[in-house]
Amino acid sequence: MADAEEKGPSKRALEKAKKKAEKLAKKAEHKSELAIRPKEPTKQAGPSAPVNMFSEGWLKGVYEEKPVKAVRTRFPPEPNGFLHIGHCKAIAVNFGFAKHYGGVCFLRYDDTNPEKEEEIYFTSILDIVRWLGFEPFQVTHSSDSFDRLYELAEEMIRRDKAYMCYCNKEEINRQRGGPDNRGPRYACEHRTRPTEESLTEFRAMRDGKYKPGEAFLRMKQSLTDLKEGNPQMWDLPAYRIIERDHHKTGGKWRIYPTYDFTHCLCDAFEDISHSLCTTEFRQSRVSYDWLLEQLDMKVPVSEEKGPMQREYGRLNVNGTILSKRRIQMLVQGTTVGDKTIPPAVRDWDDPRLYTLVGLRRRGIPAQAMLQFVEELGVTVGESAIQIARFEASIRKHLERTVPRQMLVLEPIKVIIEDATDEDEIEITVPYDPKGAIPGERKVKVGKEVYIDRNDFREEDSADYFRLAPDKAVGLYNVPFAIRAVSYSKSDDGKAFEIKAVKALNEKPKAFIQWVDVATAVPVTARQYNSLFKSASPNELDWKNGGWADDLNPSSEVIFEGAVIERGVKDLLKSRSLHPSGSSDDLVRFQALRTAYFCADVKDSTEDKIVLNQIVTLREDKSK
Ligand SMILES: Nc1ncnc2c1ncn2[C@@H]1O[C@H](COP(=O)(O)OP(=O)(O)OP(=O)(O)O)[C@@H](O)[C@H]1O
Ligand SMILES: NC(=O)CC[C@H](N)C(=O)O
Repeated sequence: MADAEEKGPSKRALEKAKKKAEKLAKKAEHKSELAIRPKEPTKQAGPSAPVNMFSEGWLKGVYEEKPVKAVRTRFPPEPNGFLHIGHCKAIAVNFGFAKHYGGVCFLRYDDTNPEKEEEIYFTSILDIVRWLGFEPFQVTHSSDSFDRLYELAEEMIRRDKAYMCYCNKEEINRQRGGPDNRGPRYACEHRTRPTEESLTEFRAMRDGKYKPGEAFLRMKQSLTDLKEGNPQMWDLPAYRIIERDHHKTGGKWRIYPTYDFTHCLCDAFEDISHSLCTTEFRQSRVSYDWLLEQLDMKVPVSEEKGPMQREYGRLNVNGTILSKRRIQMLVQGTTVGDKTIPPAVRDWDDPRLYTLVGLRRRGIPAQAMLQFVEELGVTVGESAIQIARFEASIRKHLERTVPRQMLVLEPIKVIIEDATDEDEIEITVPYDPKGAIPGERKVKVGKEVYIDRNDFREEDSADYFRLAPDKAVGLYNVPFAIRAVSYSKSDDGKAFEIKAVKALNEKPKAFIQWVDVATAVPVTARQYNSLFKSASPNELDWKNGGWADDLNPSSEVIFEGAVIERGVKDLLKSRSLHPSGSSDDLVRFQALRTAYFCADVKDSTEDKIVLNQIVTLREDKSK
């Protein structure tokens, strides 16, 4: 043992330790305050936007390549579905990068395909960006620039860099080297037509001369120049016919620009400096730069103006489904042949899904989501994360930020026969026994308490430490333990009521949670497990409905008759339950010995609180 420890710490050392402890406590208090209080979104980014991932590593390199004064980024989702956990990374990267370098980030709806876009997605996307604590500098739409894009398409034709083409899909595939793209590539006859003719035909296409698929505007890139070539340069479509009204421009257009024509130009219109996207767009970078060059809009990376596209690795989570089309099957059910598969979840925000609306509803804090992305870091490599890793990260955050409560999922009544009026006391219990989370609540100790059915056994054994006939167990924070003396059974053969006495001089081996019968608050608690039995649901048969056979029947376990200590009402009072779920002001707590829970914003009513399990208290290694 070290000298100092043997003698005990000196006065100076004690003083120093005290100061350090005070400082740490203050810091912890401040942090947890921030975590449980509703956040005031600031103009550009949230209070805990990741920091290290910008000042170190790959993103630092991206900035150093183009170290402009006015950093401008954009988050450009297609409004054709709800965002998922992967998008959290894209939001954190784009908004966080701008914030870190003192710039601004746009939310740009990439709305160039009216067949798939719906109002509900627009609203939900902005709502989620704000939930994560970010405020867009401006909310824009690719469609805001439809007129300008059209003018530039005509300009491309005039410059002989685009042509009207009437080839069908099969023919285009043949021109690109056949099914495996290995055959010879060749240009079609339309490529060399006079520009005047293309211009007239483009206008005719705009004015409704053709039906969808009959004609399109094609960029004149480099179909045959290079031996291997980049498929992104094989004369990509710039405009196609979609006979649908657009949610912004109504019936004005029947032709719409493609992603490849739109994205780089909109980046340039918005003066985006760093256009950050995922690595599947790596090859598109060539066509991105090419198009800007054709229109004299390309600026060298070394200059202040002009967009620079760089690509980072996607975030994938194993063990769940992220594809929009597949989630849609889970939400709406599907029909395969004459077999009808009913929906597997209630909606897009079902807490079992990894959509961001689902994760929010389950109770995952926005800050924890951002911290998770920060922990993973940003590189060009894809991150394929196991759900267990995600949950461990969330658990770490909750451990430090949410109060404790006593919840009993399957209550069984215990009558403490020798308890007197003096034993009926009110005790003050801190929200966190370790003191990291400020606050306390009053807990009533009565003559009758509920304990969990799982904490009682009719047959005792030497390796069992909870309640059993003639065995004592401690009740958290109650000054005495209790010993069971008898129990009665209901018609179904299950223990119904336990009679117990105080075990005053016994030191119990275990402590359990409990709830006072007189003041118990009834709740419905929903426990969540994975949606599929298989650990790799993406590999299931999604074509023929085989996925339905792999659904886990216990993905949601509902405890209708659960009870919780009355203190939950104080927690609820201090926050309001927003039916829209648009706020991060949710009531979350750690139910001792049970799991982390959150009050459900949609299903809770004045009369009945519904709880969602956020995560378990520890990882279940058996899964
Ligand atoms: N898994 C992911 N990880 C990181 N970023 C992503 C991920 N999925 C999409 N993004 C990024 O989010 C932005 C907006 O994406 P958008 O919704 O248009 O993408 P998507 O590829 O259609 O998504 P989905 O996975 O639903 O098909 C893009 O910049 C895209 O690169
Ligand atoms: N460059 C990008 O970020 C791509 C955004 C585009 N909305 C897409 O995912 O298709």
